Amino acid sequence: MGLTYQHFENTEVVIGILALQGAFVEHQATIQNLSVKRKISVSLVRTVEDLELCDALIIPGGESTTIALLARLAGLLEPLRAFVKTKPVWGTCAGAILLSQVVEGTKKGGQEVLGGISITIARNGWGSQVESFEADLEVEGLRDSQTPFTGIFIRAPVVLTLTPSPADPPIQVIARLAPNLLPPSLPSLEDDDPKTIVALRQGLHFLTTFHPELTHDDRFHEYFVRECVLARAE
Ligand SMILES: NC(=O)CC[C@H](N)C(=O)O
Repeated sequence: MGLTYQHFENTEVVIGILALQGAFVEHQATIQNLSVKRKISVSLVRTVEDLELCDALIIPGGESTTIALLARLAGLLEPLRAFVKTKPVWGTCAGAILLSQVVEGTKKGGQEVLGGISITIARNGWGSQVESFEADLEVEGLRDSQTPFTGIFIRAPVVLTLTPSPADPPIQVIARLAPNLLPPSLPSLEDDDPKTIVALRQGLHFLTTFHPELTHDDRFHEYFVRECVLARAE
């Protein structure tokens, strides 16, 4: 994409957290306490001016329809779409829905998206009986990757299909749910079913269908900052 991040060299890297609704405070606390090799600061984003100060953005979990509606009311929807074209964004749960290109199971009236990642995702994709569960995830590339990460899935979305066009950056799967760890009430899945994908990267962006900010484990935050933000600043 021809981006240069030279301006990072002598300055703080500002990680924005969209703070319209949902679990933004938890993300803020985790980022603030990260120990990484560059100075980073965290900024809550509620206005276009807030967004303009950010080098990267986290969109939290919450309610994707509400977040999109509040973003529209704040005049942030188009600026967010422009941001996604040039800067790293991580969407968690509802944020993952907003980052996707196509959403199924939307509320009446549809769902506005930012469209940074070429997938089709289903809202509340694990169905209504089991709305929340936890599962251990083995994730290559995380610090201390031998230790499983506790994935907290709260009315989580499910990846249905990967739809990159030849011109799009490739999609890299970062974590899958082991089908044998799914609650027995959920339908059984083959190991390679896209529904088992719970963390992925494409180009600048990162998506997790679960909530790393609700654990006391900062490894996904560190991963995003290290791999998606700072790696591009060097
Ligand atoms: N925990 C979450 O972020 C849930 C997402 C929610 N089901 C939505 O559609 O937006």
